[in-house]
Amino acid sequence: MTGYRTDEGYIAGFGNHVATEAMAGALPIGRNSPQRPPFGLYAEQVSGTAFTAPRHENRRSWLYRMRPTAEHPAYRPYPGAMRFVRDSGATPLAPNRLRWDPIVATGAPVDLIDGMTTMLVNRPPEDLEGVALHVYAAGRDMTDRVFVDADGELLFIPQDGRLELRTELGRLIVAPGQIALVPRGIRFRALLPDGAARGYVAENHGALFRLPDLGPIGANGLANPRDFETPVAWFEDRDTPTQVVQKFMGSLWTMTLDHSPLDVVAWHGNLAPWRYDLSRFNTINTVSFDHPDPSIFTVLTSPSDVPGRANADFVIFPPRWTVAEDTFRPPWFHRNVMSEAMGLITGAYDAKAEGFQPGGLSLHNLMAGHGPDLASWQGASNAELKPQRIGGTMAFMLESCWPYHPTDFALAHSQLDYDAVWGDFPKAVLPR
Ligand SMILES: O=C(O)Cc1cc(O)ccc1O
Ligand SMILES: [Fe+2]
Repeated sequence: MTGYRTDEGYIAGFGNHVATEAMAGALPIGRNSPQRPPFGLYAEQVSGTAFTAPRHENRRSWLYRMRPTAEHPAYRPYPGAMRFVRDSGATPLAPNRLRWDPIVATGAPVDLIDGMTTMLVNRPPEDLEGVALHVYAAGRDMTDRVFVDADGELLFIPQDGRLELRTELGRLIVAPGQIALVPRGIRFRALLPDGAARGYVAENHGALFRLPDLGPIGANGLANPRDFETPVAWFEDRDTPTQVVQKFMGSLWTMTLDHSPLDVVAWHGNLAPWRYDLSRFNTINTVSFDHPDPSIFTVLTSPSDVPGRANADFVIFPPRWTVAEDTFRPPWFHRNVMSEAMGLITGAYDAKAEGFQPGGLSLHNLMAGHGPDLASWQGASNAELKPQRIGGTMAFMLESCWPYHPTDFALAHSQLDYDAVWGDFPKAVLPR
């Protein structure tokens, strides 16, 4: 249980239309684009869906800013962040299961941008489909620069150390065990309140993450909308050079402004950053028998054009009771048509006795045979089936209908013999 209520500085609810101003009177009343907005502010619309998207899916916000975003020089290639890259796509994708230890930071501390390492990608950003999974290891604040991702929304999954995300639409503090989302195209700086931070970022090129339908679960459960928190308007009035680094079509680009673009004094709309505490997830599971499909643990989904087949599902494996009778309780052996990337925020994962560490990563692409490792299988096959609390753990899965390509860096840094965790299973003994 976490103790916080909706903090001062945040507004409760998922995908709501909100109106917020950091200075009284900055928000035009009754219209979006008056002839002269208050205080000489510039009105700017940012859309997250096409203008003509159905109303229930339509997402956009109106920003009232000190200078228009349009006023900027040409972008040039950004020479840093060499591991924050699009897949070369050159190597044929082998059907191998892969796993990674936490990627260690080397050399002098870097900020979030230069501390990003792209591990898995599955569609080119220009397809407006697919997801990428990056890991970050940062030891410096972003002071005089901002980042903006034109390729997709960014879902931050901190694993160690908090992030303070100062965005155009407000400030968010996000700790391990919480997640935060920055919409496509929204500029932000990341500060490190704990001096260093590590974690994962899911970059979603496709349909915006939303809460899944609940079907027979009913009107409540899983991630409840009111537990999502959107920041109130906040701005900085800084006339000092600010470097903008933009990710666009898989590459990084940069230009420098003579001011901070985090100068949005007021905004309204339903395209906004948010944070969510994973301990608020209302976990649902069997109270009779069998291990249900992991879709019961879906926090967020990004649908594809095929009904029921996600471009990306963000799924967690939270602390929970396990009570199933006459059941092999951990994940079963399986081969999926969906592709599964997994990370571990804390603790241990019930299908892997060892080798899957917090900060690590695993990949089981479509049709890869996987499931419990030998030690987990032996343990769970012989366990006394009393109610058991699986505590102190938080793993996640970014499941996608598009197979993942590890980047060249990821391929060069995977664990050497992951296949061995499924070695030496005893053969079944048939009656004669
Ligand atoms: O492979 C995994 O560990 C993820 C997973 C968990 C589960 O409970 C059922 C299916 C599944 O793919
Ligand atoms: Fe799986």
